[in-house]
Amino acid sequence: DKSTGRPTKKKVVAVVGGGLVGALNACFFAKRGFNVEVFESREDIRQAKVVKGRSINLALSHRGRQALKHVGLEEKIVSQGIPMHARMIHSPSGKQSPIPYGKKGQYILSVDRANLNKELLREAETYPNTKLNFEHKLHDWTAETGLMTFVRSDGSKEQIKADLIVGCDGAFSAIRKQFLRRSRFNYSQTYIPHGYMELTMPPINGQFAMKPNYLHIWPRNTFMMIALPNLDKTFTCTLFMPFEEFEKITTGDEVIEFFQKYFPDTIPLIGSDALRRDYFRLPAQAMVSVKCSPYHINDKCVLMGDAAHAVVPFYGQGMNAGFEDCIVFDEIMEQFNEDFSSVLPEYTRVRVPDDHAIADLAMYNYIEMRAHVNSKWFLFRKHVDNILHFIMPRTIIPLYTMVTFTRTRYHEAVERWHWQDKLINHGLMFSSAGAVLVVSFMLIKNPPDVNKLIFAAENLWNRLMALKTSVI
Ligand SMILES: Cc1cc2nc3c(=O)[nH]c(=O)nc-3n(C[C@H](O)[C@H](O)[C@H](O)COP(=O)(O)OP(=O)(O)OC[C@H]3O[C@@H](n4cnc5c(N)ncnc54)[C@H](O)[C@@H]3O)c2cc1C
Ligand SMILES: COc1ccc2c(c1)CN(c1nc(C(=O)N(C)c3cc(Cl)c(F)cc3C(=O)O)c(Cl)s1)C2
Repeated sequence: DKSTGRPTKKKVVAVVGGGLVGALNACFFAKRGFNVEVFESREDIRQAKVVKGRSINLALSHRGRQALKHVGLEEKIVSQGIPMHARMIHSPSGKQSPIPYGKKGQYILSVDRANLNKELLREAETYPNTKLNFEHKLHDWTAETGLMTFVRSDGSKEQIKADLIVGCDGAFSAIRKQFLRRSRFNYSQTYIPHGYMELTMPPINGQFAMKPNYLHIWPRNTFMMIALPNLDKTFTCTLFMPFEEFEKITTGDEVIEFFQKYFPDTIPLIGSDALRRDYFRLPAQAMVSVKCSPYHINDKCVLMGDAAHAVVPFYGQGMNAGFEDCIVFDEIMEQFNEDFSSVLPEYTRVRVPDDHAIADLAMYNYIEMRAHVNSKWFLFRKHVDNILHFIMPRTIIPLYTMVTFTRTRYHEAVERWHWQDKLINHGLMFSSAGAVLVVSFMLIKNPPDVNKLIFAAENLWNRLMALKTSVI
């Protein structure tokens, strides 16, 4: 410091939550030389016995990869992931139709959640200025002093003070509880009526049961199933369905009957005995969407990841958005020379609009998919996206491309999408008006069989209307 000329003792940053975002954040702060203390309520998952076949996987895309790249983990995580170059749409008749995500290099990765968490914790621990404290559950804390009380697995309490508290304790954050008591803190949460259940699709004769480098989707309006590949050649299938539908299925026969009706091609692949058993292993899980602001309190505390913005998974962006939180915060730390009193308000100002935008997008896509996305519609929409993008690559960029393959700010991607939507609608109007003029001119010239023409015009009109509402 100025007076003694000695280097100031680096500040203590407490990261509450050692999940995906907390563990990554520990690396970002440790890299800057802070003394980092991570407090995680669960036991050290690196020592926990691996529960076979219970691997939940996630789609890692550009935003998340950029964050991992910043801490030197991108190659390692990518090498342990499985590339998915396209979606594979399964129709009720079992027909499979691939739709590429984009050009050659544009793919997303299926990564195992537990393995990713372990790699991030291991990396955090390589920094000498980082300490991981497991089985420490945050019980209470005060913003004024930055004093936190943790309860340990033996019931004892431990009080810790930190210069900065980073709340990465997930959708049901204990850190956020203190925010809720303060005036001018905005908060909303929405549980959607759908739940999700994970089922495992085993390998057949040691090989993947389906093509591995695809995100498999069975879009059935109200119901949907998706499947992501795992390194052990299994697929983790996630069934999305309203809770009331889950509750209607109470016997093994009813499970088979349901799958026979909606996902017949998966019965021989998952196995009917496994279906009968695994369907009742765990109840369907709930999905909540949380939005709040501001993300900070003074220069003392900041929320990141699901603690700040839990999103429904219908864009595969929750973790990617949380990882991007870490990059954005770090960029602002650089910009304001690590002065927390400037960094924290700026982080709220910059990041809230984007995290709210992805929360809204994911919810919008959920409602879209539930309302009218079956396999035909999904195929049609994505093909329209890709055709328009092919015709006007710099003008029409599909929304999912901006979200998944660029770091375009989420709120700017939404604005651009609305602009494109208007452009296409106007384009459609003009082209259909033009078509009507040409056709009527031809009619006057040589009137053909009117009935045939009316049928053709009606068909054209219906397709145009579908096109109009299609580019999402
Ligand atoms: C079905 C489903 C599918 C998904 N698919 C994708 C996908 O494909 N791609 C994607 O990017 N995202 C996906 N997500 C979202 C992703 O799982 C989350 O966004 C991500 O896990 C958020 O990470 P986090 O570290 O913020 O929170 P969490 O992963 O929830 O970690 C929070 C951590 O804090 C700990 N903790 C909680 N309370 C306390 C406390 N009081 N004291 C101490 N520690 C505490 C918890 O034990 C946990 O380790 C999906 C989510 C679901 C539900
Ligand atoms: C582990 O559990 C889960 C649960 C849901 C998801 C993921 C993993 C991964 N997800 C991805 N979604 C997109 C996307 O942008 N959109 C619009 C899509 C949205 C839905 Cl719902 C869908 F089924 C396909 C696409 C698609 O385009 O392929 C990606 Cl790109 S990856 C959703």
